[in-house]
Amino acid sequence: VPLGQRHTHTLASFREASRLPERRLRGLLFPFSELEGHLAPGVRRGEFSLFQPSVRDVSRAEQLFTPSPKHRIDYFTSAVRMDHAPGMQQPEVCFIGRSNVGKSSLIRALFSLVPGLEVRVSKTPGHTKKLNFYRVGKAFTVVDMPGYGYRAPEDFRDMVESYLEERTSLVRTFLLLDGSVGLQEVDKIAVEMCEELGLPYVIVLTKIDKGSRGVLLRNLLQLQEVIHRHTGGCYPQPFLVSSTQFSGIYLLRCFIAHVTGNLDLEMAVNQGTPKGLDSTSQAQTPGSTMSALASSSAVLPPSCSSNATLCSGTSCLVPPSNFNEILSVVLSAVLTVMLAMVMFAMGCTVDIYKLWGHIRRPWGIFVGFLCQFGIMPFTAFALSLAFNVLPIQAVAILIMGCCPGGSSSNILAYWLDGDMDLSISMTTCSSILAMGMMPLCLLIYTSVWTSADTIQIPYESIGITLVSLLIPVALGIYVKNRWPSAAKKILQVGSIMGIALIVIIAVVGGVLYQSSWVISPYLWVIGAIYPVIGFGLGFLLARFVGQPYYRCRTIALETGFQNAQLCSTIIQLSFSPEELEVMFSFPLIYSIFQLVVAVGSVGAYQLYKKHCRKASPLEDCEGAEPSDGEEKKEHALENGGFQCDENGNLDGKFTPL
Ligand SMILES: Nc1nc2c(ncn2[C@@H]2O[C@H](COP(=O)(O)OP(=O)(O)OP(=O)(O)O)[C@@H](O)[C@H]2O)c(=O)[nH]1
Ligand SMILES: [Mg+2]
Repeated sequence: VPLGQRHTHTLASFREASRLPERRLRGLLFPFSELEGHLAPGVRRGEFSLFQPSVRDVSRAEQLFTPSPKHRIDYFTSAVRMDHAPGMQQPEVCFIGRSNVGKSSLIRALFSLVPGLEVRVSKTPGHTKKLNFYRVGKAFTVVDMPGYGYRAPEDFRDMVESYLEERTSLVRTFLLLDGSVGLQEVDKIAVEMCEELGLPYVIVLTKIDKGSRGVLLRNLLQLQEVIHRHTGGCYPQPFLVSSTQFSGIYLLRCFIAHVTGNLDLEMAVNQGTPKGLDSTSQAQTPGSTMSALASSSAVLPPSCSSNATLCSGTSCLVPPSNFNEILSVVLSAVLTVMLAMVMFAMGCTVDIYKLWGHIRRPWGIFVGFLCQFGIMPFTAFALSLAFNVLPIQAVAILIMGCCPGGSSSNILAYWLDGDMDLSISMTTCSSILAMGMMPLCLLIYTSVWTSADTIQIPYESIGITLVSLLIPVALGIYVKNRWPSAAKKILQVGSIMGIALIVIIAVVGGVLYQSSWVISPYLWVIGAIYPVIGFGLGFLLARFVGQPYYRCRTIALETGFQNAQLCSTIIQLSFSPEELEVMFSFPLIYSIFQLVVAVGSVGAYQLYKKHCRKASPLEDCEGAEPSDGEEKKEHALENGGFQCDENGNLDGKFTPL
């Protein structure tokens, strides 16, 4: 057999590939690991590594794809109609996709260890015209199909649809999409078909070697959204493959062996101690799930096998650690619950009548609005021009400036004896208005640097922010009106918890995202002065229009404090990884400095309150006094009562001594 003489590709076998440097090997085995470092924090990573076999599993799967006299792998037959399809007992997997997407190439790569087997591929779309059945011993069958779309065979529907519908031995359908172009309209039809037929199917992105990483990552994230939102039968993890480079082929072999019932996976034993990490892993973000690949010198074969990881050749692989991932899931769950509780406590400060007052005569809200969507975006614009940053960084700064206020501002407003009703109504209103104002501001300002339609605003995450803000606050308001004394206790606990929450978020964020600390010094400077300018201008404007001090403090906080989470989501959705590299850290820097400045002022204010104002039982009085400037302090000491009065908050509770 002349074809039998043909040499197999060196990378066809995982055993051979194991001789490669570890980093290269890791990329071939788990192609997603190459992309992961470029993912912004906050993207759901877990879905990309659901199927994480051990190295031993991968090797055992490879045996199944290696022919032997007892285990023959060959082309069996072709069929143009369903009733020509051979009746076979063994489980079957099939590959569907657009014509030219690389179905035949993928099958060829999967069978690259079979010397005599020929799978025809072609540059011309519509090459495969029949259902081609390949037999893998008695283990399973693989079916290559004609493609849909351009130059599809005329009887495609009859052939493929009836096959998918009627084939009882079909255990998994692999739907192939071209990684360099992403999900196309015809592909959506294919997805719908799989959904309607109720098939269990898996999406494979092909040709990942083609085109830039940025494009691939964007296509992948878009696909992740579609799978997440619109599919029921689709396996959440898309597989990434390059049939020419052999990336992802070993993993797919293992997956096929597994779903056809030929391979029980051993439990992936978590060996991923940080000690096992060598210098090659440094490029990865700390949040990486693919973090543990032991260096070749670290573990020797005997100890390897006893630890349920397999040594292949000279180097040894340790199953990827999912510790970080679990940690971040737990953490975000804990934080979400805590935040809801804190917002509930904050709701306990809100007086429904005063809140209604703010809404009926929204003067304070209006001032806040001017600050939020007037001062902040303009400052961002001015700073970007002044420091002459890269266009893409300017866009990041502007997005930050256009974001609505975050809920931490409510907690801090409480500690600054601000006007809680105003604070909460401002956060709510600015989040609602953000839906319209953000696109508008971005349109106005970013047109200098980029076209505004590249920026995607995630209306859902604004919505989520709103819901997670409004529901607990509404509950709090209810409790306060129903059981005022209970509300007081809740508030005591909640306010302390709030500060703890802010500190935890800051520390955890700083540690988890260390990698983004390295960044252009200009951005550091801007990140440091921008919140200060925001707080300052907000305060001044509020004061200018004659708001009392405690409200000025509130408005200042609401102005300077931005929803940094939202900003990073927007940036992540809108830009490619290459672009993200120079801009992603900005929201982090900003949030660090906004916290430092705000927590600093809270500390100063609390100290001042303790030491200079012991005489007055002001704790309950929102309109306590100003916190800035020596003269004002004195003024406040003398006129503390007066300021409260101005706000009509006193209710006879306040008796200056
Ligand atoms: N760069 C790159 N090219 C690929 C890859 N896989 C397939 N191709 C190319 O894509 C073209 C089409 O490949 P086929 O495997 O014939 O595509 P198909 O999906 O079987 O197409 P039809 O049989 O016409 O439906 C060929 O020119 C391949 O060389 C890949 O992983 N990387
Ligand atoms: Mg083909």
